[in-house]
Amino acid sequence: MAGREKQRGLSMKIHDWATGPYPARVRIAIAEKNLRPRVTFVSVNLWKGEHKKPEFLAKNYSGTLPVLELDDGTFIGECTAITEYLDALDGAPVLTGRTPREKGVIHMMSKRGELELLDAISVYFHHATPGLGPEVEIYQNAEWGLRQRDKAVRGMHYFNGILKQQPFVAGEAFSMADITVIGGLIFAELLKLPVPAECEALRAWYARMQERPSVKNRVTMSEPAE
Ligand SMILES: N[C@@H](CCC(=O)N[C@@H](CS(=O)(=O)O)C(=O)NCC(=O)O)C(=O)O
Repeated sequence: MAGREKQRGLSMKIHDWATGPYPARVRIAIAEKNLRPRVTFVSVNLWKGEHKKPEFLAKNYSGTLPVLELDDGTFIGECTAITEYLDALDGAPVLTGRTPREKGVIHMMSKRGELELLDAISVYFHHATPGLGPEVEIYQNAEWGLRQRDKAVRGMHYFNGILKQQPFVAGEAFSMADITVIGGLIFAELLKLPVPAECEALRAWYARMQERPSVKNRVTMSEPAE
C-alpha cells in the first residue's frame, strides 16, 4: 500500500468550502506540492449547516472542514494531519520538515499559529459575530469571542517578533507553519480585523507570502465556490 500511495496517480477528494480560511491551508499545500491534478474538491455548504448533518459527521466527527477522502475510503480531518499526509506523498517542496529538528520546530510553530492566531480568530467569528448564522451557531458567548479576538491580536505581535528575526515562521524556509499563519491572516482579513500597523515584519512577510502562486491564485470570495 505504501508504494501505491506514493504513486502520483492516486486520486484524492477534499471536502471543503472553497473560500474558507482553514480550507485555504490545505489548498495552498496542494498547490505548493503540485498535487492539484490528483484532487477533486467536493463543496460542503457551511452556511446551510451541511457540515453538521449526520452524513458529514460520519466523515468527520468534529464537523469541520476540510476533510481528505482517500480512494480506500479513509477520511482524514484536521488541516495539520492532511498537510502531513500530502507532504509525505511526494518530494519538493518539503512543508513539514526534513530532519527531526525541523519537523519538531515546524509542528510547534504551526500549532502555535493555530492556538495563538487562527483558532482564536475562529472563536471570535463564531462567538462575537453572527458567524455562520443562528442555525449553526447554537451557542454563543460574545465575551469569550472578544477575549479570543484580543488573544489573536497578541498573537499577531508574537509572530511579528518572530518574523523580525527570521524570514519564515519556522526558520529559514517556507513550511506548513507559514501556511497556518497565512490562514490566520486570511481569516482576519475576512473579518476586517486589521494587523496592527506596528507589526511591520508580519505585514511585510504576509505581502511576500501573497506573491507565492499558491496563495495569489487561490480561490477567493470574488469567485464562485467550486
Ligand atoms: N481544527 C480544525 C478546524 C477546522 C475548521 O474550523 N474549519 C472551518 C472551515 S472555515 O470556516 O475555515 O471555512 C469550519 O468547519 N467551520 C465550521 C464550524 O466550525 O461550524 C482543522 O484544523 O482542520
